[in-house]
Amino acid sequence: MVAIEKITMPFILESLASPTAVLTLGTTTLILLGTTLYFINRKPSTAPVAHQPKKEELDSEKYPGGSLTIYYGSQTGTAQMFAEQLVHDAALAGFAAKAVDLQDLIDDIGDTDEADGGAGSSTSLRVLCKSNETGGRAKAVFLMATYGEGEPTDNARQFVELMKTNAQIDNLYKLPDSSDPISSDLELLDYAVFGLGNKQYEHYNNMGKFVDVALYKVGGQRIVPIGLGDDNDDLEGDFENWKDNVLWPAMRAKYVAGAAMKREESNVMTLPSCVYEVEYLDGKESAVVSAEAADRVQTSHKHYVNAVDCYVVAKRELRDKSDPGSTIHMEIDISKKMNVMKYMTADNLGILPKNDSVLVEAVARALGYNLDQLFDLHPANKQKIEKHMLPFPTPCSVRTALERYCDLTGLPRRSDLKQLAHYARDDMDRKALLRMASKEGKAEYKDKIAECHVGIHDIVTKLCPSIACPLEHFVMVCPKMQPRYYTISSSSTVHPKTVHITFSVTEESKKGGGKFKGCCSGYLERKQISEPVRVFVRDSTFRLPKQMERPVIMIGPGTGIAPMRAVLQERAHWRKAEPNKKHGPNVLYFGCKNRTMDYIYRDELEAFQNDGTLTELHLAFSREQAEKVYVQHLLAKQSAETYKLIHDDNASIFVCGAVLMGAAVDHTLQDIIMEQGNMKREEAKGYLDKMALGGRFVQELWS
Ligand SMILES: Cc1cc2nc3c(=O)[nH]c(=O)nc-3n(C[C@H](O)[C@H](O)[C@H](O)COP(=O)(O)O)c2cc1C
Repeated sequence: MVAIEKITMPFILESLASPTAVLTLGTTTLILLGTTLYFINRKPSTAPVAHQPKKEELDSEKYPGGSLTIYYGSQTGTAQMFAEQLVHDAALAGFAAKAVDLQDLIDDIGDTDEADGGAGSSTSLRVLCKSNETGGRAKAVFLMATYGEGEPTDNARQFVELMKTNAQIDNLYKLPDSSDPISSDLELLDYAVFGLGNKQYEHYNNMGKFVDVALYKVGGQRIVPIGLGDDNDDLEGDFENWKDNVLWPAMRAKYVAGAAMKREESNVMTLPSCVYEVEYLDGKESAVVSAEAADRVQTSHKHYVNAVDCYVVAKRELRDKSDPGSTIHMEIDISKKMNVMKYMTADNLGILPKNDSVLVEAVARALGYNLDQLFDLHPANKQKIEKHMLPFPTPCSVRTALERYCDLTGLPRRSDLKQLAHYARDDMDRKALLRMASKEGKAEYKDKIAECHVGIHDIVTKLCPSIACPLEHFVMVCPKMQPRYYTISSSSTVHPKTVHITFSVTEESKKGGGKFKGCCSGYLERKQISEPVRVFVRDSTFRLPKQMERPVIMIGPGTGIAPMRAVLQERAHWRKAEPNKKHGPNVLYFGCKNRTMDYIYRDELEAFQNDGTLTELHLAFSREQAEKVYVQHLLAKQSAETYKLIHDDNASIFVCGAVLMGAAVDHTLQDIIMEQGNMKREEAKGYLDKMALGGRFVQELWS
């Protein structure tokens, strides 16, 4: 191992130029927004701010409200970022708070169970009632994002299972009408829930609602009614309203009322306190992350250490030259990483994109960082380093941190602008950032930041060049790079050593001129054959019926065809491998603009038709006639046939594509079930819910 000597590299604010910067958003160039097949949200996150002192350390003058735990179920970092905001607000409101990843809670429960010699699940849950105050009730806030179709985020999955069992709720989509408590397991827990969701999805904020009801059923006491945020509108505004007007007033009234509080003066001109310290090191960056460094990384960012480099072995454009858009087929060799890259047909491939080196260099220049400098990150104030504390693995070079771990191109949220304002030395810059971060500045934020696809790199390099931010502050404030998930478009049986993906390159015209490309699709588009991409496999909800005679109905327009291609490869393989068995029909609904421009994988679909695998192919070419024709219209025409396949032959239905398409298909399926099964709409919905619970109706949708 290279001997590492500590050197100092003070951050010199004065050495940076301080031009007066007016926000000239129209001139911004090359802005990238992370866009993927599934998770198009870029989401920030900072560190787990451990403001919760140990029992004996709790300063009751500073924290008259006692301790508070903020649990978060987050996929792309928003709930985590909100948790960190609450930790910060909590200190001002008189609470010693800490943010906890729900997966870490489960790990704690596991440790407690072991110590107790394997306690049952209701005993396990009582970990939630652990309070820092002797004999006190525990206080917790749950920030729950909803994913998939009303499902938990990956890090909340086990917690939700535990709550389901304890609260005796089997159907996540239909919460019990009566929410009377059924046990007193959590009688020492006071809680509040905020759900993060999107109204475009059918099961709006399902996880927030579920956790709110489930905690109550096992004896928890609600502090305030649940708050719900809509990412399709103004999620941050919804959260701000809830925390400022509902949560904190109630928390103060209940736990702090009357207590004198020691307040620390805050001054916007001084740098905010930072949860990290940077130690600059001599030596070269190691290509391998040590087990110790990996252990220090937050659970929500474990993919930074688990992802592996695999090489591109094939890449081709799927659309015709006459189409201005681009959909790319890419094959990635996983044969050298089979121990960690095993996949099942239609699983997801997680991809960790890198920022373009031009942007990385521009940011380093603007902030005065040396890209080749090696550094280590520590918690501030000589706090003892515990596992899962840091946002990414270090030691690493500044280049690696900016390239791989900081999301320089994603859309900053209003709260990010507020944080960045602390570092602007120019009054106009600071005021502009604070204005757009405020509730009143929402319209300006939308106009000048969101619709212009401005990323943090634009802010520090062009719009507010007076921003001067020490490295440890920048890594704290900058949103972290999130993986993008693509549904694998190959069958693991047919292609065990390669993973295929199918992605559209997101390119949009920006308001005020110029173009922006999606961060990940742009990154993949730049990749050439033989170059590595950093990837990992994640389970998906698509699972083929084990019984080969069962029919499969697939609805996947555009890039939604990806999992259907994998399913067809798999079903074709088994038809050949076991010709004497009965093989069920495969029905595909595909849609695009027209047959010449973007009818992707046409040759393959025709081959599947010719060999008998694809028994029905319904094509919706939306622009080939005066009236638009979409997949749901074709499905409606097959009402009797579809019902027969579902009802009599136990067909599975797979839907993949945009949320709006998914909603229209869902509605059409309800119509079919009502018409053919002589049911009312509620009954038809229940019929589909039952199919979904049994894994026979699977939707993977994105907005
Ligand atoms: C693929 C996908 C599926 C989603 N499914 C739902 C859903 O079923 N219901 C809902 O209310 N919101 C849904 N959402 C919206 C997210 O819950 C919302 O954007 C949230 O802010 C994400 O928080 P996070 O960044 O902490 O993961 C979905 C978002 C994506 C990208």
